[in-house]
Amino acid sequence: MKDIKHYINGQYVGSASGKLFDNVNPANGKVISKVHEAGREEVDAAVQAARAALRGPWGKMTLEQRTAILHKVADGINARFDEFLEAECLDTGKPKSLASHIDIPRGAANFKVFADMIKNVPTEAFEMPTPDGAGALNYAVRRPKGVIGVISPWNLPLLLMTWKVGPALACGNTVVVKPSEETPTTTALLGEVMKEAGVPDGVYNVVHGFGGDSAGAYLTEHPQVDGFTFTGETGTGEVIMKAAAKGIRDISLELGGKNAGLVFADCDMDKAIEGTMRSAFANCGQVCLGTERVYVERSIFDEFVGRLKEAAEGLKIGPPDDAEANMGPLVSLKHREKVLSYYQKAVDDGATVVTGGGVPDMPGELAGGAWVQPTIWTGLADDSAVVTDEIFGPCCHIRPFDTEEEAIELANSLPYGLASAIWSENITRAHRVAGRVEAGIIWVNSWFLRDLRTPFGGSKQSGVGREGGVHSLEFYTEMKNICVKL
Ligand SMILES: NC(=O)C1=CN([C@@H]2O[C@H](COP(=O)(O)OP(=O)(O)OC[C@H]3O[C@@H](n4cnc5c(N)ncnc54)[C@H](O)[C@@H]3O)[C@@H](O)[C@H]2O)C=CC1
Ligand SMILES: O=C(O)/C=C/C=C(\O)C(=O)O
Repeated sequence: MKDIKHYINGQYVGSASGKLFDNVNPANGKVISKVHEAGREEVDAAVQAARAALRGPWGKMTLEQRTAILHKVADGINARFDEFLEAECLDTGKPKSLASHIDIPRGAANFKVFADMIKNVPTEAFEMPTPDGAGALNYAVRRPKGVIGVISPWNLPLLLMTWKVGPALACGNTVVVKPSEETPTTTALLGEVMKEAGVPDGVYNVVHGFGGDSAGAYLTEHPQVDGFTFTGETGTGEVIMKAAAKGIRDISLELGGKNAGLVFADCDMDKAIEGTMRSAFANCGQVCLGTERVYVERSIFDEFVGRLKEAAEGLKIGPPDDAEANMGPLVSLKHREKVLSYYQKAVDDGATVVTGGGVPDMPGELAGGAWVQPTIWTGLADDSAVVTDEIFGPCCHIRPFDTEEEAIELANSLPYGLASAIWSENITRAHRVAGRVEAGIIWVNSWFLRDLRTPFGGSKQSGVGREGGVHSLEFYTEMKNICVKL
């Protein structure tokens, strides 16, 4: 069986401890590979390699040379597209139809976009008067922040890891990545592409392992890492924030959400159903931007619930290679336990189960997978944990509202503020509501329409900072002002 090693200083290396853990295919529960678990020794070696690489050829390259290499990395991913696709789908169980349109192309695009951006975004310059009349000139330059610790999740493994590594490298940093223990393969494979593209040794390092008391914690506790970027649960974000406080290291956190969809009576119903379907069920509901709370204006409530039920029941659940399948399993049996506990809680709290609520019958070896039914509820109280907690499964609760004010209040009622989708053909209303919903990302009559130049991140407990476009450049560089007396 294949074993997945760390990638440190341009070499694949195993753990000194010899400790390995299983990488499991969530579609059938079978072990796909064995993964080396990093101890402090491997994490330290990766950080030292990354520090040394800052002073090596990488640190001396011109911007042109560095960005040309990152274009080669993107081309390298595309050249091995099928290999990345196969690996990502084995690790996550997601449909190939989904990963081939989103995960792998975005994995490549994240390098190209930020390589181009760093070349084209200007910095400030200010002329100022001085008492002697000669004046002074201020100009700002960007410098790499240093060694960046990247801690990435399992729901969009390649996409979210490269969303951080792409701009970090474009800005001249070096990285140590700790991918999720659930989905290590594409992050490991990227090491080969980095090598082939000419990325110098030590610039891209990968250590595998778990979070607390394992590779994740060893990385965030390491004093020679200059900043951390993380996507995952809000509770984990708090732990990372505390670790980063020692030594005053910078953080960028993209955390949990419990996103609201607001559907007004003046919406285009077809668009609202299609968009809400994707936002609730795409990637088996494992998207931080997904909609788990849907608020629908009372006059169209019954029609909306009926149509969403019909659409959800039309989803085809199946393994990655099933070309007809548009919903895969959850990432693991452990995660399924969490999701099913909310399915049970909904019933206990008196929900009407509009559709789903359980585990589908899967044939043959698929019976060992982490499958769940797409699920819709109505009738829960606003304070039910099903309505307030991030479930991260293919499910949503739908509740009626009577006024625009009430819809906004409901949307803003939780401590999260990541994303929201507003469905209305009244453009004045859409702008008005978008301005008042407390979330970092608002879609109007769409969902997950992504322009990588835009600010991306959450307000309230959904995150700290923004990435995307110039905001990524802000995080991954130190801005230095140079004041020249003339
Ligand atoms: N994209 C997102 O917003 C994601 C949200 N989640 C949410 O989090 C819930 C739990 O899933 P988990 O995989 O447990 O998420 P998590 O937040 O614990 O894991 C994400 C990453 O953080 C690492 N990590 C965990 N604890 C750490 C620590 N103390 N120090 C450093 N690194 C640490 C993990 O190894 C993984 O690489 C999900 O049910 C979902 O609600 C999970 C993954 C992605
Ligand atoms: O498009 C992106 O950059 C990110 C999409 C999804 C997430 O961030 C997530 O699910 O965590």
